[in-house]
Amino acid sequence: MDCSARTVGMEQNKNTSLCAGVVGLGLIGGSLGLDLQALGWKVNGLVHRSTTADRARARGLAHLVSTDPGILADCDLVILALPLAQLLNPDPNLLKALPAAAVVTDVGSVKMPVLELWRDLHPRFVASHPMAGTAEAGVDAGLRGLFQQRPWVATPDNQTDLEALELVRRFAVSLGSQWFTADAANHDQAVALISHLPVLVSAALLRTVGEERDPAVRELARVLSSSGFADTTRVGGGNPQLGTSMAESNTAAILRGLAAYRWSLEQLEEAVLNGHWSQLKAELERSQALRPSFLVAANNDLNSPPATDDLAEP
Ligand SMILES: NC(=O)c1ccc[n+]([C@@H]2O[C@H](COP(=O)([O-])OP(=O)(O)OC[C@H]3O[C@@H](n4cnc5c(N)ncnc54)[C@H](O)[C@@H]3O)[C@@H](O)[C@H]2O)c1
Ligand SMILES: O=C(O)C(=O)C[C@]1(C(=O)O)C=C[C@@H](O)C=C1
Repeated sequence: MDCSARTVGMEQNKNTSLCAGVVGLGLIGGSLGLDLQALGWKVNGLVHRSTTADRARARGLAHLVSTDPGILADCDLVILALPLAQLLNPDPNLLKALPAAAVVTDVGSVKMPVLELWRDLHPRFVASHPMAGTAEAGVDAGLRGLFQQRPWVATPDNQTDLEALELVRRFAVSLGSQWFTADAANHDQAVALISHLPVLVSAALLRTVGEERDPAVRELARVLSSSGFADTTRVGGGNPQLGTSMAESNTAAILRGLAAYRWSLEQLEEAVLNGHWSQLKAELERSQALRPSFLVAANNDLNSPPATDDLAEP
């Protein structure tokens, strides 16, 4: 499919005429590559190692995979699916290769530092963040349908090109995501609570069990651990690079969340310590009532088909 003869923007009639450049073909980039191809996009994948390129080709993550940033030349939309460190310190060759007319978006887990840097690096940059993932990372991690029924949030500012924002919205909705926009600073505070803090809490729980001093108890805990432990530790067992980069890029918000969390844990500890069972029960009733209101997206029916025709709207 030739990508060179198209125009860019909302006048597109069919998503089959669009070309997406995906920079980084790990969990998020690889998943995007698979879904976008299924939706009829031409997908060009940029990777930084030839071994990754071989594996990405073997997995069919993009039509074209290359280590040459020139591969982005004809793209209408470029999605930066890079680790936060690379996103915040972009390769000059990547910057040179981004077409000025293309819409450029990212998927980084933290938005303030990304927006502050990228709003002056590309005129059609839209900061965005899909709230979807697994514990895996790398070129073998990408999978179909990852974004279905998951939130996808953009954090525009007064410099954001509204036509570019609309294209990213239609792109996210076509993947089956639920679209939100938010102020970048609010986004970072919110995801510190529901995404970044859980990684640290879950890691602390794993560490507590892993460091149980009595080997017999530790071994019994290991063999008896079931769905409850799996549910509460999944994100603590995820990609260490991701967890570290979240903490590095969103330090103040995470520290704020940790302080509040420590206080909550102390309240529960005090109730247990003092045998205040009715107080503990009241606390647990409050958390039981709270949980469903925070799990709207997680409880969505993952079998619903994505809204594939959204980009086909005139
Ligand atoms: N994992 C999640 O749950 C999740 C969810 C939403 C958003 N994100 C965000 O998505 C981004 C990517 O995370 P991921 O989980 O896909 O990580 P990942 O490690 O699976 O993928 C990143 C890929 O980028 C490649 N890469 C690194 N430097 C590169 C370069 N200079 N050029 C080309 N490729 C390069 C790596 O080799 C890797 O394959 C991060 O910014 C992260 O914050 C992650
Ligand atoms: O489902 C997971 O494994 C995730 O960790 C996904 C998750 C999340 O916390 O919900 C993790 C990081 C992101 O930036 C967005 C989504």
